[in-house]
Amino acid sequence: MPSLWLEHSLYANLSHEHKRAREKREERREKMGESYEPLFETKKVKGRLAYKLFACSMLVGICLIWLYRATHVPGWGEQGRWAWMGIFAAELWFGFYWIITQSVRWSPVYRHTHTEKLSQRDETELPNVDIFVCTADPIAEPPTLVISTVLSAMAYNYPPEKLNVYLSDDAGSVLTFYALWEASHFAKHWIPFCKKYNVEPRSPAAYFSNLCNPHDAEWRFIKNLYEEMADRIDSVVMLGKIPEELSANKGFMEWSSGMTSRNHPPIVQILIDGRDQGSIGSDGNALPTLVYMAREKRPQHHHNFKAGAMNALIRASSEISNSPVILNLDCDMYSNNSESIRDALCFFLDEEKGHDIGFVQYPQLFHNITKNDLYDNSLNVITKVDHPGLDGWGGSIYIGTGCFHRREILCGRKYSKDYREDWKRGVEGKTTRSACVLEERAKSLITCTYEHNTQWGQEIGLKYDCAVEDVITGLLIQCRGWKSVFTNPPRKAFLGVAPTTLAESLVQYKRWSEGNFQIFLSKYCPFILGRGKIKLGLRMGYCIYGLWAPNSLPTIYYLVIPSLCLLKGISLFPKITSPWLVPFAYVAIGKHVYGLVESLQSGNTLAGWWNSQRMWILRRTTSFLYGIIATILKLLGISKMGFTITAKVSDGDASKRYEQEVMEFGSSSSMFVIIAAIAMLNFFCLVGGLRKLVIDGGIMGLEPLFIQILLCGLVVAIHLPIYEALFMRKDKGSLPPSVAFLSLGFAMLASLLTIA
Ligand SMILES: O=c1ccn([C@@H]2O[C@H](COP(=O)(O)OP(=O)(O)O[C@H]3O[C@H](CO)[C@@H](O)[C@H](O)[C@H]3O)[C@@H](O)[C@H]2O)c(=O)[nH]1
Ligand SMILES: [Mn+2]
Repeated sequence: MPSLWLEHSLYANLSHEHKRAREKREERREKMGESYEPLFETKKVKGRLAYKLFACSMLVGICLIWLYRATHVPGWGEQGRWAWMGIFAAELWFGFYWIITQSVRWSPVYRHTHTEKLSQRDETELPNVDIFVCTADPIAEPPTLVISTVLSAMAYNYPPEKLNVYLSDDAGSVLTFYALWEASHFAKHWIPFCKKYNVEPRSPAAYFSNLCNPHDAEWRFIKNLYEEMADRIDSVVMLGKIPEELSANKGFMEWSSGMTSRNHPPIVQILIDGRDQGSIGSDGNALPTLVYMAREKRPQHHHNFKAGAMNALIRASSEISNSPVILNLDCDMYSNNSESIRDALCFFLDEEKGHDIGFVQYPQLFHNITKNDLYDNSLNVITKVDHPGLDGWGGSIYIGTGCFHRREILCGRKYSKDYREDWKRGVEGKTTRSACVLEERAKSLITCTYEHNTQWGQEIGLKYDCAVEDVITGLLIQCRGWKSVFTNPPRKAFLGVAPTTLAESLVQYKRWSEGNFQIFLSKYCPFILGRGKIKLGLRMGYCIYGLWAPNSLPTIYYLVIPSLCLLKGISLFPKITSPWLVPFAYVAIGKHVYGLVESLQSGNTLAGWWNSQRMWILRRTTSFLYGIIATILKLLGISKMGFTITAKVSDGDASKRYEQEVMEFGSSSSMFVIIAAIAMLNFFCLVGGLRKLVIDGGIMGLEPLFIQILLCGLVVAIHLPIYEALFMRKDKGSLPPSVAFLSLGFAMLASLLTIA
């Protein structure tokens, strides 16, 4: 093949040239005493002094509120003494929590990379990279979605011989394997196509859904190939079995009857062996290695969910490619920017500041967020405020996807000043073992019993027994002395699927709040574990999430008690004419106006901000409450940890409502009963309060209750979509009569007991 030879020698020439250029650069640098060229920059956010002054004034306001509460307690025998104590406790908590949240607003930083400087370097110096994609359920996570993520990862603008992509399938499903097998063929056309035309994004599903105008013949050819493949995969998934003629093929033979997702032997299949001269793309260039892995599952062995899958991947890959850099992706998080690997390497490869960076975290962003983000799933504020804030304290948290790790740190290595990574590990001298031998050896590392009596899941790999295995693992890495950075380049690096129903979103937040609260209560509590190891600001930053769950109790109190007191005529706030109102007004307005500005700056719309306020109430009253209960039950040993996978598909009608931003209920979950009961209760109290207004005559008669009427009115306003779903909507996504009945019952009971 002359063209291949030509290209090869061209490449050799080029790399030779690169090497010479670098040598020259170094010579010049030495001669002129030039300093090194940084690969990344860190910029502090401006205007912090103004913010700090504002925060101090808020703190004064909070202290004044506390002072008011402490000095105005109703005496023994007076009405409302207990309600007062409770609201004092809630306000103490909110004030304390507000202080915790200041950590991320104190000294945020932004990172900027110089990929152009990295590309001036010799390509052969770039390290090998392993990419791990995790999937667990071919129904909740459709195989076509999974392989689009895999294909986007294979098509990175990075030397293919240095790239290895692994798919871990926790369902051990032949359907997913079939999809990957199809993808391994399609990759031969897709990767050359992407590189030739500089395609973005490189997930075929995303790319072809974005463009509808007709293109040239090659474009149509690839699009057809893709669509035919996707159709084949979808119909195989629908049928639930692969075509008969394939079952004798290598790979497919691993599956036998009687195998289930919870009961099967280990499977490792190298679908593309990058070392193989024969596995090349349609343009004659090499392809990245592609591996399918399903760790052994047996009913009697606990599998530790995603953390277990990741640890199996670490070991299996160590046998096959053992790259020093690992990128970890959830199956829905496709690469939206083909430069991300080079971008992340700018941090690790920086000669002066890179040696202590353990991992590089990109934000978790989504491609299916609607305009006003009804469920507040975009994580915009977390991306724009929290992460840069944590980064400013030397440690972005690890959020499970879109994260580049050094392999060594995942294997428990402690930071030491003298340690230098061998980035060229495995670049030359790849293993000479055959693919079959590698597969067998890798299988032996992912059996159920392999980890018995080892430190895996404790000191080595991702940590087990935590619903947020990512956060706790990142914390442990930082406590071993490593720093981490957060980066969010203008072209988004990864895009995934956000939950599209209220229930999904609430369940996801339940898992998150539960996991983070569990960390807070355990010996891994950032304040205990992190003492002397990570900065105070970072320890506080972790607690923002660690204390999500306990926020539920004071919030529920605040939503219920002042309203009931309104009904009974007990005042819990200062009169509007009292000077004590000033701190309340200042803190409430200051917090929300600042929150609004932050939200708008982070990319939300005004309606999006309003929706996010509602979602914080709904989460606190349900997800976080369930999070507390689950954590306590686990502490008592009554229940075990679970992991409810977030669905990445939704059915036709429901997805239409999602597009139209109509809240989706549809089931009679107990979470919905709580939400509806709080909404109804406040409605009754507001009506009762307003009735008093009419009967008692005029605003003045109600002056002591004014704040409570306002609060109750706001609660009703934010719950408007709930009343709609209870009484007005007739579609399938509305609240079922059983929920309406129960919530009305609870709300009425509470109101009657109060009046009585
Ligand atoms: O037993 C399991 C369960 C899940 N997963 C995978 O884990 C990923 C995340 O699961 P998902 O249901 O999408 O959860 P999210 O709430 O969206 O995930 C966030 O939060 C999790 C911790 O709660 C982290 O593990 C994730 O990386 C992070 O994106 C998916 O790719 C799953 O396939 C497995 O591999 N094995
Ligand atoms: Mn997810």
